[in-house]
Amino acid sequence: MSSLPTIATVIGSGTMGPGIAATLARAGATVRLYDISPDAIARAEAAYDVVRGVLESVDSPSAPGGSVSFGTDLDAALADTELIIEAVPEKLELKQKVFADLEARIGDDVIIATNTSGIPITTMAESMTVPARLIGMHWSNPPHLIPMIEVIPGEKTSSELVDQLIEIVKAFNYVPVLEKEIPGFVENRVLYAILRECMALLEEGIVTPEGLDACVKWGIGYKLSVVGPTRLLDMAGLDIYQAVSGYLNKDLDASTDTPQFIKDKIAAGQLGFKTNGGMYEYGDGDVDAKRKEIITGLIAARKTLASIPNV
Ligand SMILES: NC(=O)C1=CN([C@@H]2O[C@H](COP(=O)(O)OP(=O)(O)OC[C@H]3O[C@@H](n4cnc5c(N)ncnc54)[C@H](O)[C@@H]3O)[C@@H](O)[C@H]2O)C=CC1
Ligand SMILES: Cc1ncc(C=O)c(C(=O)O)c1O
Repeated sequence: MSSLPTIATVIGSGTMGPGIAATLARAGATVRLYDISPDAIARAEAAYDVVRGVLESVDSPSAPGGSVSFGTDLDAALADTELIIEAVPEKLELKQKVFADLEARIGDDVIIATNTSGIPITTMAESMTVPARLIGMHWSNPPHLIPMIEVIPGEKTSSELVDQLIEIVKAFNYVPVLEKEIPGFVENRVLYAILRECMALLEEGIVTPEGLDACVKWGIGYKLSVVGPTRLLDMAGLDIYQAVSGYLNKDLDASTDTPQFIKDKIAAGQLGFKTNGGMYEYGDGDVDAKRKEIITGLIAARKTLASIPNV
């Protein structure tokens, strides 16, 4: 296989599948997007049209020959494929069942990359016939706009596959970040540390949701989008970090479970955009408007970040 696979298959066409498929297709791959649910495929076809429009407005070259086809026929989706990207729900048993089903239908040389948010690759590979072919390929949401992918080998992943996946990621102009295996990987460990503290601050009534969003967006997000946390410490001074972390770290939230108020919202059917209510409430048309605002903002920020030095 040259760097980019000629044919790739994405398994699972929910939130992540269409953007992943579109990104590979834009780089020139023939992509088959498969889902067990015909309704999910119908939604994915509509989502793909939107994603394609978004990619047109991002400054990245479009290679000729790429395409995405959609379907619920697994054998058709797998015919001659070189790379499978699994993006089914975050449940270990389901993913293991999907891998068993895939392995029964493909040759030993086909790569299986999993978009798990953080289940250890070694655990997922335990039930596989060829564990050397499984590797973590963690995209960030929305996958067609966040140009970074975490590459996570498990204990049995072949070292050739690690090099190969890094080249594949570079071939569609994304930044690969190679990591050692740890639950949650790097991005979600950092994100979930932030979210844990944020949810505790809300639960204790220290700040409103609007205030929290403004504080984190401008005070942390804006800054960290230009300067990473390591360089930020140099900018602030390691002595300051010592002085503050010395009294603050012991005061930070250390809970090990999901906050009760989040569990209550889920029990009441409040999941966020997908149910028109979650942390905020949304009236008719509000979710579509917010999605558009977020995408427009991400496109503008990405263009700006691409045009300034990488500090
Ligand atoms: N939503 C997010 O922000 C991110 C999610 N991820 C991870 O990506 C994976 C997928 O997440 P989402 O796209 O959000 O999930 P989702 O729930 O939106 O979509 C999953 C899709 O998989 C399909 N599916 C279920 N069982 C299947 C099977 N046996 N074969 C084929 N398709 C099947 C469902 O019909 C659904 O369309 C998860 O592991 C998640 O943790 C990773 C990065 C970000
Ligand atoms: C809340 C949350 N959880 C997991 C992920 C990715 O695995 C994301 C994301 O990519 O944005 C997220 O927001």
